[in-house]
Amino acid sequence: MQDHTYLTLLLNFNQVVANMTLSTLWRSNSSKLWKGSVRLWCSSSSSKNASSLSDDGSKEFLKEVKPFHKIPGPFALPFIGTIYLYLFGIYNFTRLHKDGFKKYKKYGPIVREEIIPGNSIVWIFDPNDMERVFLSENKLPQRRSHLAVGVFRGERPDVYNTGGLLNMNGEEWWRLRREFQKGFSAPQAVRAYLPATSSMIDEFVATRLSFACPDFLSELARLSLQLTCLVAFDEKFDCFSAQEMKPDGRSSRLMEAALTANSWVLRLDNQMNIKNSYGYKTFESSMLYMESVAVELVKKKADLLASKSTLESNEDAVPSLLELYLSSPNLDYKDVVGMAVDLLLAGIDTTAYTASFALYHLARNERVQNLLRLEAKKLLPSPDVSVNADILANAPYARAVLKEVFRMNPISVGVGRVATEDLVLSGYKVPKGTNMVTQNQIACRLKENFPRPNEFIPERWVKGSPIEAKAHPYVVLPFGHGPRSCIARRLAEQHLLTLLLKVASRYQIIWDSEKPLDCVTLLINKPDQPVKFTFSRL
Ligand code: HEM
Repeated sequence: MQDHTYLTLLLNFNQVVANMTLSTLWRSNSSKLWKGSVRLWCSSSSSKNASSLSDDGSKEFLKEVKPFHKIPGPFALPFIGTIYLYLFGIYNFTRLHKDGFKKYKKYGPIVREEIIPGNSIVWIFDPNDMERVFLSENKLPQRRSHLAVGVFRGERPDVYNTGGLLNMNGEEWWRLRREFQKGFSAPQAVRAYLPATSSMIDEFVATRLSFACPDFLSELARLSLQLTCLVAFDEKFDCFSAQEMKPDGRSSRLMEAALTANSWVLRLDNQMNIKNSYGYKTFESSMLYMESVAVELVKKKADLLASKSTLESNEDAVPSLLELYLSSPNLDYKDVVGMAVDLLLAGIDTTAYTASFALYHLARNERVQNLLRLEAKKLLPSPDVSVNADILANAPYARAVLKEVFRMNPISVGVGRVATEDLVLSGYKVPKGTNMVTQNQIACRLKENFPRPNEFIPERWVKGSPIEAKAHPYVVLPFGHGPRSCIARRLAEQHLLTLLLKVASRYQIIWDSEKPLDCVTLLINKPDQPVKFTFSRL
């Protein structure tokens, strides 16, 4: 095998591992927190199998547990593991959901794979096992991800204190998370941003839908950037101005930088020497650009806050996240710069991809689109009505549509964790420290979990509907689970619901491609073709 081919394969392997989730490989480093080496999992009422090792050391019980090495999975060759299967096209690095289906069909609900020899990953397809994994989490879930961000920031101690929220673990992660989630998690805090969000989306709907656009994804990414910057930095970026839309405009460069950095960050995660690895320079220059914008915005806001007169004149205004963070006694300037970069890194493509899939499913399902329109028109009888908390609380169908989008097209294949203790999953022992990746995207498309799994049927999520889903509570997890789940979930859902209601109330959405839309997994699940719509004014 030629060197460069092997390098590509290794890079791709890293991508496979990394792509399985936003938070790919998790380090089990929690022995101090979990003293017991085994723990009994009998709390799950939905569990089908005996699922844990018993604290009382019952020999009878242990006998039923099959050893780790017996977990079925693709055959690993010496030195090259299962990478040959990717090389020969049995599996495909960018179609992880298809790989997952093949593995599930061939090996069953739990699969062990050594893509690199000696480095087992367990793919988990059974929602009961997913439940066991998440119930075993402690207060400080560990994540081995965004290592390149840690390396980059470690080199720049004058700018950053730490690797930041995406990268840090343990108490240092919690110090940041505890403060940063204040503006994100409380429902009333997030709702405060709704009037500004609604008017920005109004402007977008009024001005951008009539353009014939070769790929509407870039429009949605611009909108996401604009919404994130408004809420986070109190800045109206004016992302759709002629200046900003030029390739060297600030918005265009930020979108490009976030996409590039994200595409490299997880591939770099598994390199022995990240700093000297292929791709690090590209990653670094993207990070430097995002940092320069973040530093400028934080400095501007800090200067404004330092001026008393500005504070007085803004008394009634909703404080931006930046303002909240800069006023926190538990955070310092460098913590805030780090978070500003994290928000730029995570706040653009996630929402834009989800919005693309949502508009696609609506376009392809006229019945659903009409029902959503009925609800939207009732709630928003004229275009100038601003979406508020009451409107969102009374939009059950829009919520059902969004949940069904997340079932069918989550942005992450699943959620990665490292076992924090010995577990028993599907009857096999999974030792503490094992890398596991839940396969929610695949589980959500299995008829064992949902009738007519490949059909877009929001009624599954409508209370009292004849086909209301009796879904397992751990099967649809688009924002992850537990203390380390997405910090911006409420905000992202608010943006998406507002967009769907506004678009559906005024436009018919038409899908302009022969081909159905699927996903490729880069960092997250991106639409696999240009997203082409016609929006026809009603
Ligand atoms: C539809 C939109 C989004 C989806 C589906 C999504 C999904 C996720 C997922 C699956 C995780 C990992 C959770 C886990 O491992 O349990 C995550 C983490 C995170 N997300 Fe999101 N996300 C979205 C939007 C956003 C936005 C708009 C921002 C920022 C403005 C953001 C910021 C973050 C951050 C900072 C983390 C790391 C949290 C931590 O480690 O404490 N996300 N997201």
